[in-house]
Amino acid sequence: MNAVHLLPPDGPVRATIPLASSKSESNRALILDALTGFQCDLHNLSTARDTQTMIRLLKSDDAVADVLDAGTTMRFLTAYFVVTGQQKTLTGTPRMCERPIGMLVDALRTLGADIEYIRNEGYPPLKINGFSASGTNRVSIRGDVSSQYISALIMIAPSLPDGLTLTLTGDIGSRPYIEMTMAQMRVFGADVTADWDAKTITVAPGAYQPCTYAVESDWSGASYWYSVVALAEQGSVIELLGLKEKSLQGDSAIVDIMRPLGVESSFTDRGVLLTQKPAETALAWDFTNCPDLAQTVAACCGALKADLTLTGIESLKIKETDRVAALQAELQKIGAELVEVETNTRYVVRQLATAPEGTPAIETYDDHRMAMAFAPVAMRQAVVIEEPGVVAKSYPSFWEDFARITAVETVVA
Ligand SMILES: O=C(O)C1=C[C@@H](OP(=O)(O)O)[C@@H](O)[C@H](O)C1
Ligand SMILES: C=C(OP(=O)(O)O)C(=O)O
Repeated sequence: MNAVHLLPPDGPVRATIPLASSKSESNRALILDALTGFQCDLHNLSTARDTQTMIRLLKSDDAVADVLDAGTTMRFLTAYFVVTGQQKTLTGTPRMCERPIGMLVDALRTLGADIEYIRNEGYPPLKINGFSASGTNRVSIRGDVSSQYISALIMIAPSLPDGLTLTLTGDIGSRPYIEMTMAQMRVFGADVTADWDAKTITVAPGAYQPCTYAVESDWSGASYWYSVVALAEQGSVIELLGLKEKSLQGDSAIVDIMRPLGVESSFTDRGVLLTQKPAETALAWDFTNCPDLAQTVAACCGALKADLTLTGIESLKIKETDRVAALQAELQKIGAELVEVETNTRYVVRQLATAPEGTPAIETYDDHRMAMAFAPVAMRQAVVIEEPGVVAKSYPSFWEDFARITAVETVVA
């Protein structure tokens, strides 16, 4: 087993953190560039494994595309290989093969794709045999399972003979990710509009235009530094580079979420400066629009001894791991618990009557966000994070950045 042992810093922390760039923005830019015939000038692409995997698979002639554990790579490439008429088998890690893809496959079949499942109906691995436009440009899909299906469909839609009218049914989760897709499509010349009341997205047919695109730093990765500032000794200041106040990324909501937890954000032309103010002792947040922030905030409140009510976390069960179960197990180790107070809709993080003794060893379940969400606990107590290499999925330089604020000792057992 590999682990890192993190020790509380000696006093207030002061550091400038370069951050990784956004894998979500990068993976969209890469698909859009591919649809122009690779004619764009993309800057600041992420070093995240999910993005490096996308780059590798877009260039590859192999019949099998292994996306590893990258959800966007799996969903976006499925749609991309269909519309570009590439016969490919798409597969991934055992966990990826448990993450549903049936709704996207059904929508692509309606548009004319020939796709078969290799093992289990509705799940990877899958085989794309071909595409012949069905004659319909109207598709409907649930909006409350994964927005990645919707992003995948609308990104390929300008290449369909009659574009696409996509109707979303049920509630819409992760909507800022759909809006990010639409905004990036527009930069690449697409005509895409959403009527959110009618739950319809319309994409006109037409070619994407070559352009220059620069990816912003990753706001999901920034969230761990907000948690550091919430938990660190008074007088701490952290500068995060490459973030913008007006971001395409919905996880910039961390600015508002962390204000009551004592973190002030001031934007500069380099990024954002995080400073401290007194924190409140309770917070309620709906994570429907920013599911990737739930672990950051849950672990932060657990360590801060602030009560947290969470709603909108249904989708956490089908991500890199069942994140609800993972949080329930690991919060206990830092003296807190995650309790389901209304079935599948409302959860609370609160303190246990007695905290366990000793240094907690946090398991990470092949989930980068479990590692990064619990690392800031080190601002209050020593903590061990197991399998720290998981961070490579989205933020490969996370531990290097963390070493700017405190000691990170590697433990090999
Ligand atoms: O489109 C994207 O880049 C993403 C969308 C979200 O997934 P869901 O739409 O499945 O919630 C998010 O959790 C994921 O990390 C990245
Ligand atoms: C859920 C995530 O990624 P994906 O769905 O793209 O694997 C994530 O990065 O937290």
